[in-house]
Formats: sequence, C-alpha cells, structure tokens
Amino acid sequence: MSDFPPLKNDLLLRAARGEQTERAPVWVMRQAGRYLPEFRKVREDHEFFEICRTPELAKEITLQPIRRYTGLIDASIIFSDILVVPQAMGMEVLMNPGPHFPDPLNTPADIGKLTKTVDVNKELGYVFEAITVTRKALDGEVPLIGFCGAPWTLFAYMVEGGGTKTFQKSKTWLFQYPQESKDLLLRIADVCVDYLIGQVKAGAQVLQVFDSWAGELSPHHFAEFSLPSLQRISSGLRKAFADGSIPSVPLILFPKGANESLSDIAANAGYDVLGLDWCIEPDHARQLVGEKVALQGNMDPVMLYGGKDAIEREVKRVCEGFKKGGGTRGWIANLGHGITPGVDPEDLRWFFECIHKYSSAS
Ligand SMILES: Cc1c2[nH]c(c1CCC(=O)O)Cc1[nH]c(c(CCC(=O)O)c1C)Cc1[nH]c(c(CCC(=O)O)c1C)Cc1[nH]c(c(C)c1CCC(=O)O)C2
Repeated sequence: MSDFPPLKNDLLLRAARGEQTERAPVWVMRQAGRYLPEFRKVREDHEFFEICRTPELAKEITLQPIRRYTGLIDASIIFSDILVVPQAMGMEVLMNPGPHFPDPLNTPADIGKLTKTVDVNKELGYVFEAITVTRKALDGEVPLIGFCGAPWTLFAYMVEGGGTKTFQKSKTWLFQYPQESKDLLLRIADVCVDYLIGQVKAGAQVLQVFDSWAGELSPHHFAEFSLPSLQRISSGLRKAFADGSIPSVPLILFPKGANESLSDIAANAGYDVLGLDWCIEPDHARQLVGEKVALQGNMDPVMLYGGKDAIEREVKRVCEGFKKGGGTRGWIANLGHGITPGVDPEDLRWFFECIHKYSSAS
C-alpha cells in the first residue's frame, strides 16, 4: 500500500461514523458528469469506457468538481461505472449513449458464458491504478470514495441487456429460476468483494454500493434476493477489516427506493450509512433506522432546475427534517439520486452554499 498525503477534511468520515459534525458534509452522486462543461470537453475526444480505463483521464475527471467547488465539497468519487464488473465477468458492455449488452443473459444456460474465476487485478487493475493516482493528486483535500453496483442492480443489467422500465426479463428470472438467480447474485457479490478490497488497497477511503434498482422489488423479494447478496459484500469486507488485510473504511449502501425495507436494511445489511432517495422524509427515515446507521441524502435532483430560491427552500426544508429527526448527527448531505445533464454548475454551487449555511449544528 502506498503512502498518501494526510487527510485535511474528515467531515465525511466522521458523519459516516454517526458523529455530530459542525455542518453536514456534502457531495453529489454523478458529481463528475455531463452537467460540467469541462467533462463534456474531455468526452469530445474520448469514449466513456476509454476514460474509465485510462487512469490519468479518470483522475482528471474525478478532480473536476473538486477543483471547481474547492472548499464547498467534502468528498470525491472515483470516475468509473458500475458496469465494469459485468465486463470483468466476461460480458461485453457498450455505452451508446445508455448501457447496451449485445449478448445478455437470456436463460441460466448463459451463465456458462461468464468467466469462471475473475481475477480483479487483471480485469480491473486499471480502476485500482486510477484510485491510487487520484488519491495522490487529491493531496488530502477530501476523501476518495470507491464504489460498485449491488448484485441485484448488476444482475438486472446483465439480464435485461440495458436500461428498462418494466424489469420484465430480470424479474421473470427471479420467479422462474429462483435458485439460479440466487446463485448468480452471490457469484456477482463475490466479485464485488474482491473488487472493493482491491479499491481499499489502492487508496479508497470510503466505499459505496449502488443498489439503484432495489425499489423495483417488493420488500419480500428485496429481502429474498437482494439483501443476502448485500450482506455477502459487507461481511466479506468486515472479515478483511478484522484480519487487518485492509484498513477499515465506512460502508455506504444506496438502496434506492427500498424505503419500505429501511429498518430491515439498517438492522441486517451490515452497512454504516444508508443513502436515501427523496421519497421518504428524513425524520421518518431516522425513526425507521434508529441510531444504528448514518444517513445520506436526500433532495430530489430535479430541484436543481428550479432556480436559486427553490434550491434554498428545499435545502432548508430537508435540513430541518434531519434536525427534527433527532439532529444532524450522522448525516451526509447529498441528492436522492445522481445529478443530471443540463443543471447549471452555478446552481450546484448555490446548493453547496445552502447546505453549508443551513446544516450547521447550532
Ligand atoms: C445505474 C448506474 C450506472 N452507473 C452508475 C449507476 C448507479 C448510480 C445511479 O443509479 O445513477 C454509477 C456511476 N456512473 C458514473 C459514476 C461516476 C462517479 C460519480 O461522479 O458519481 C458512478 C458512481 C459515471 C457515469 N456513467 C454514465 C455517465 C454518462 C455517460 C457519458 O458520459 O456519456 C457517467 C458520467 C453512463 C451510465 N452508466 C449507467 C447508466 C444507466 C448510464 C447512462 C445513463 C446516464 O447517462 O445517466 C449505469
């Protein structure tokens, strides 16, 4: 493991441990993305996965929002995509402009086409390298978040072959081939464990698991299919923390839309922080999860199109919601999903300024 510059801003790490911070740390999902002109400029000359696979480019893009919002933003997230894991498992994934798998998993027989044993160092070493160079370049300014997709969300892409509104193919698998689905979900989870361990070894200081499609499942099926694979990931990491093979870092889970399952997730999934979407009020979420976990979120990303007054109003309202839920202890401010193209970067700056103003502990 390399020597890295000392961390100068540990707000996010403290909030993730459930501590009271002087104000809420803030970052946004997809903060290095198409709303930034400097991102679009790099994209003119480089394909999406080419950037992911080129550590210098991934580093540059990861740093773009950190440079633009110096002093306002409290975390960086490595530029990559959740779909690099299906690629590492032997699937072809294109981005044109959304994800497309030319050869998806149609039936369990197709599982045979996946790579038997995935060597993450060989397949995803480029991500580890990107993390190491980025962590050095950050010079301790803010912590660096590593991430992966949750097994259920990755499974849905691998079976559907791309985005979907109905989840018909992926959910049909759960009903028609429940055992094969569970086996595949755990197999994906095992790759995620190796991948996340590699990210921490490379310098990631926090990890986030994106279960973007958690809310597409009934609470019953979330508990049956997604939760065990999420537990497999957290327990694999906790084992590595305990035996000292990697430093212990906070684990964030973003189970988007699974609000009905929040108390079960808080009690049983094994994560330190739960990311919330905007469809639950902060005080209600706090009531459901108790004191066991920190919370992240949860403003509707669309409010960023509403102008400065609307942004200020929303931030104020959500800050009051967290305070009403028992205080801003253990709260990481974020959107309830990724920032979208077309947002004015100056409006995002205003969002950060409002969070600083309204989330202070006093
Ligand atoms: C479901 C999912 C994906 N990727 C991701 C998720 C989980 C989070 C979520 O629910 O949004 C995660 C992701 N994708 C990206 C990051 C980078 C880090 C960050 O800044 O947050 C992260 C953490 C970059 C990206 N990943 C993608 C882009 C835009 C592609 C481009 O540059 O053309 C970026 C910046 C492409 C992508 N990648 C994916 C989709 C559906 C798309 C196309 C739709 C879209 O454009 O939003 C899969």
